[in-house]
Amino acid sequence: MAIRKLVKDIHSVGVIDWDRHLFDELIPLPGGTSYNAYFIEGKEINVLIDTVEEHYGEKLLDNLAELNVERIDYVISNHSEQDHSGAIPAVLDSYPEATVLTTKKGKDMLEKLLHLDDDRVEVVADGDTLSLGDRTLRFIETPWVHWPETMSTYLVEDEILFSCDFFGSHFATSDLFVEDKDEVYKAAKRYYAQIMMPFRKIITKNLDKVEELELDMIAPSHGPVYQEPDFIFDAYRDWVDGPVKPEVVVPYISMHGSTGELVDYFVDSLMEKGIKVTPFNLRDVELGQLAMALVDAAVVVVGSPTVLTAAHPNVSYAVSLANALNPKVEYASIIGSEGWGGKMVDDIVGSLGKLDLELFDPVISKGKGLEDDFAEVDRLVAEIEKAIG
Ligand SMILES: Cc1cc2nc3c(=O)[nH]c(=O)nc-3n(C[C@H](O)[C@H](O)[C@H](O)COP(=O)(O)O)c2cc1C
Repeated sequence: MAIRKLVKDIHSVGVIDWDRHLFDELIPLPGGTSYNAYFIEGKEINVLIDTVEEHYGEKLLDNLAELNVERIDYVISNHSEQDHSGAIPAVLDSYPEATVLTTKKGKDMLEKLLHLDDDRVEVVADGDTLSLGDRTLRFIETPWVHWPETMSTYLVEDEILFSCDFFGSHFATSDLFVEDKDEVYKAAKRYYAQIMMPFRKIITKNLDKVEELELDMIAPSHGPVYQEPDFIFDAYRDWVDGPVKPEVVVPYISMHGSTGELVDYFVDSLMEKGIKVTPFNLRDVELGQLAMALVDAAVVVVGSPTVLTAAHPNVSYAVSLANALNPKVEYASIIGSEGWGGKMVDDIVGSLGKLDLELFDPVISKGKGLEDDFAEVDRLVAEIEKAIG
């Protein structure tokens, strides 16, 4: 059982998934995760805020039974994604009086994804309120964190924001509240990098909207609850809107060592200049680390040999991921090697098309790098130093 009390009559009743290490069959979760659901016992109305993955539905129902919950009037669905909505059908079966409240888009999505009956789902609009008798919930549309239908639910009297994925962290912990700030900061940054960063422009607007609220706590749907909302607000402001940092990220791979030699020289040269640089060998890197580094970096330099006229497949994958994640990065270049020719550079530049980048001339050797190639790396280092040093 993972029932934990936030404040009087409000309990966290979700499930901690200690063993989950991959999300969407794509995103590594080294610290596991949790699917947080919150039960509020009002004087007149009881609500459940979000649920859990479908296969954890029984655990959620057990938690509710353990709390002696006999009636749920409303299930509030802040986000239709299955890790939060998957157990809604099981809850509706067990609590036949319950109605789901969600946004207009949320209703449409829940009906499509979970085949919920139309008459079990009601729509709430931005600013609508629901009185629980002694407490009031206000629904706040916060779209695109990280799907189009998302909202947050604000408990007015207790000043708690139930933000679902917004401000979340994939972090399995028995701590209900943030205890180890460093750990949570890293987990929340990883979560932001992988899930939220593609939407950072609209996240700015959502931050403005929820920052106007009086807040005592933020209770997300993954990871621990924030008792110091400014801790995560400040982090989000920095990640979303803050200036890029003078850091260089170098995702690279090398089959026969030629690109590797140039990249090593490049990394050492930047270090000699006192510029922070992080190489990521794409042979076996955990891509979440790369995503996190891209949150702050001003420069990305991609290293690749030419393979079958294009970039190495691992590079193509990492570069298209970086492009989709939409980091703030401002400058880019390529270091690579080829045997006879191809379109590796065009391939990489094309894959970064979404980003608003200034490109420094690439450095491409024929086979193993020669003196001239290393001189070209010096030129690239000087350009980077001039831009960010
Ligand atoms: C499977 C394979 C495919 C390759 N295809 C190309 C190619 O299309 N065009 C080219 O110029 N070189 C091609 N090469 C040669 C490499 O790009 C070249 O050896 C380069 O120097 C390797 O860089 P590295 O030492 O960093 O792996 C290919 C090499 C391999 C192993």
